[in-house]
Amino acid sequence: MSNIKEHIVLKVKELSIGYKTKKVETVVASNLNFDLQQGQLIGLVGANGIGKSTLLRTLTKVQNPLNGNITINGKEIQKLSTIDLAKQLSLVLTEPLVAKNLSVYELVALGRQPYTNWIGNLSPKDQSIINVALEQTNILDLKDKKCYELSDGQLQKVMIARALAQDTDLIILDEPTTHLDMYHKAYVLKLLKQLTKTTNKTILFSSHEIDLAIQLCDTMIVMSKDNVQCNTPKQLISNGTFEKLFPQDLITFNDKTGSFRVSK
Ligand SMILES: Nc1ncnc2c1ncn2[C@@H]1O[C@H](COP(=O)(O)OP(=O)(O)OP(=O)(O)O)[C@@H](O)[C@H]1O
Repeated sequence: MSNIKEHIVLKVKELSIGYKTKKVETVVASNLNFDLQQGQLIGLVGANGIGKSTLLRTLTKVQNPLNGNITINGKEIQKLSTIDLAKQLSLVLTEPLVAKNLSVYELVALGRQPYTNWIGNLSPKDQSIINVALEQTNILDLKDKKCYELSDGQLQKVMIARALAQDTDLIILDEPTTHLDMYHKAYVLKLLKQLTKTTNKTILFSSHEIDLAIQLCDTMIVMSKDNVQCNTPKQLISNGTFEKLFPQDLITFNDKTGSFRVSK
């Protein structure tokens, strides 16, 4: 029996997500229930338009839930101020960076904002945390470069370093592998996996790289029209979850190799 006590970082209970105007409520997914454990890598997958970004936006309080409850380390996110939430979770988006004129070091330093004074002065502790984040993402050699000089793969590592510098238990990334080649997709996801082990942080990312996620994730959240399942990749494979993800006339899932193939 394991002596390691599991700690739930994120708890989602009876959650409904979607969009609400004065007249209409559009439910994207409902009845979501899952717990994310400390130190795990969790991949969120599902077809285009199924609701992955909507779910991540709701978990990060960018939009309100239609119903239900989200807690981080036992605290309801709806009750947390912006600054307190920024000490619990950091968010990495793939949208083009507005601050490309900053150096890599300056951009990673932005992760310390929830902790610095209003002028943004960095204490020796802040500087040490920034250096560790640069080391952990293997970008120390890039620290004086301007962000506009970087490739997409390098920039993704910088954004991950910024999230690490924010020093939160939970890091959430929306499609961190977009725009990356096969090597860099694998590199970034493997880096995230290593970081969960070396830092004990919980990292949740959405992706269309289902094959890679199956290989690397401790847990996966699979969104489909019928339901949302959260389990280990192994259990999801034996439940036949991936087979039902796409129309089988075009794509089939091989449960022996854990990968998809185009039907001939
Ligand atoms: N601002 C919005 N207002 C109303 N409906 C929206 C809005 N944004 C997205 N939707 C709808 O919500 C549903 C889920 O979209 P979402 O972007 O969350 O899916 P996704 O799984 O992230 O897709 P993709 O993999 O293509 O990025 C879609 O039907 C979409 O049209």
